[in-house]
Amino acid sequence: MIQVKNITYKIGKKELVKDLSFEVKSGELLAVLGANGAGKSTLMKLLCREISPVYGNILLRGQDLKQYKLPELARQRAVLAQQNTISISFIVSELVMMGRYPHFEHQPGPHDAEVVKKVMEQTGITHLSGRDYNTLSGGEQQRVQLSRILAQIYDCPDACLFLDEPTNGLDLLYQQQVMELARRLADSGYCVICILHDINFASRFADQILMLKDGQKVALGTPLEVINCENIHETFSINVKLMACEGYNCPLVIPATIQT
Ligand SMILES: Nc1ncnc2c1ncn2[C@@H]1O[C@H](COP(=O)(O)OP(=O)(O)OP(=O)(O)O)[C@@H](O)[C@H]1O
Repeated sequence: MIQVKNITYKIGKKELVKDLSFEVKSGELLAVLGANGAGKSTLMKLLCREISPVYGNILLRGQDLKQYKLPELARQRAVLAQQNTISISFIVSELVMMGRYPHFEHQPGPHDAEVVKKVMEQTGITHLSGRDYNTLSGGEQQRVQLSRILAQIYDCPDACLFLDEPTNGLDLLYQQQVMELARRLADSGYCVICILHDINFASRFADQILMLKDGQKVALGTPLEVINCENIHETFSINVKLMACEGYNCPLVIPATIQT
């Protein structure tokens, strides 16, 4: 579905992403892990064509991302950005309807209204439908934005979903719900790429994990292949302990005390 081939992105002489290659198929969830400043959001911007690689290329369904017309791209991939501040006032249902903009010319039709209703049910925000977005809590706003992007790709069952820290600002219940939703979307055929800070969420929900440091790949593979003390130390500069837990395939990761 999406193939990343030897991409490098530079600003001046600084390489933010260096010679990175990976592939995510339809039905898979790739989690991207890395310390602050590792290049995760830069990678996300490259994947959604907000910026272009200096070297290498990105193929979506076998076609170079650069060749897509924007409306076509908007119907095949959706992006949940890290910052979702909106300066003007919007009613929640209007904001979710924005996800449908690539699908109608002037006025939304009954199908668009139905999609908006369905995705708001899926993300548990139906009760917020008539509220002003700017009066919502950070976690509520995050779920509204998630609904908007689900509405965008609702009709394309194998679309790509790029999620930049989707659990940011959510309480434990909603973090779990968002990750379960991301997993279900992958299981139903979407190609999901998700930046996460929580290693345990990554190992529990992802098919593959990409670990980044200074824009370069530290490890890429299944959670069982890459979640180990060495890779985590290399990626996050912290010692951890791994603990087996009943019902989990992968060991839980527990940070060791940092001596000061
Ligand atoms: N426009 C820019 N000009 C210069 N440096 C930049 C620019 N954008 C990003 N960087 C730098 O590139 C590096 C990677 O940034 P990026 O936002 O991709 O990291 P990240 O892994 O998403 O970090 P975080 O976990 O903190 O969100 C950082 O050192 C950042 O300061």
